[in-house]
Amino acid sequence: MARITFDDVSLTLEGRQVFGPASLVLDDRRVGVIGQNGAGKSSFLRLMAGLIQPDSGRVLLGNSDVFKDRKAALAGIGVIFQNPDHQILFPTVVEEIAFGLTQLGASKAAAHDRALAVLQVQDRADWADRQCYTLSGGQRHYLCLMAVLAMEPDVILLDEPYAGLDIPTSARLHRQLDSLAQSLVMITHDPALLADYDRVIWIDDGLVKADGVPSEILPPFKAEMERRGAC
Ligand SMILES: Nc1ncnc2c1ncn2[C@@H]1O[C@H](COP(=O)(O)OP(=O)(O)OP(=O)(O)O)[C@@H](O)[C@H]1O
Repeated sequence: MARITFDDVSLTLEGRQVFGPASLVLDDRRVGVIGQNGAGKSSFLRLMAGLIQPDSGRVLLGNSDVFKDRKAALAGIGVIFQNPDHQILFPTVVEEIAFGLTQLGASKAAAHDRALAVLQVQDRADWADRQCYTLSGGQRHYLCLMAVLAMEPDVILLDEPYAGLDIPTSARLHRQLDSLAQSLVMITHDPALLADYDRVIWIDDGLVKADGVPSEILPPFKAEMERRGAC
């Protein structure tokens, strides 16, 4: 199982500490991240993916610093953002999937072939030459998932992957994610999705407020959210 270490990590944005200081080790197969809007969950995920530099401390995937060693981070960690439109860069589906593979060092031809193979396995071979903008929001989400799966990372980070998806699409995506061998770290506002996770981390005001198994963390979280909602 992949191991991500936060070693006394802090992040300040525009003069405000939005995350940390926090030290923790993530080596569980299914980790949920919960917290209110603005609590720092996305910042936590971005730090984990090496997309932003902490002001202090470091984040390691195995022994590699994810911010400094981008190659190791790209190979080991896949990210699916809340809004697929922030992620999709290329006109066609096959190009979008192939891009990540070229980033990992594959030749253009090999990446193209591998992207076609992934589409085939996912029963979406007919999407290869489709223009990404002609896909629906749910289909674009699915494309992002396929692009990440093609890269075979050890860990997949998901920022509210079901936001904006209809019930059948989210159920399908949920089944897909559930069946993956990789470690997942998922931010969600829906605690029910985390009931059978191995671990839940509650982020509050940039700090780890609670960290444990779902049965320990979710009931007090729900009670606290209801209490804050009632104020
Ligand atoms: N680029 C930025 N510059 C300044 N402040 C930022 C920036 N990005 C985020 N923040 C602030 O950092 C804090 C944490 O934001 P973050 O997006 O990590 O929260 P979140 O828990 O993911 O929220 P949500 O549930 O609303 O997505 C917020 O107060 C936000 O305003």
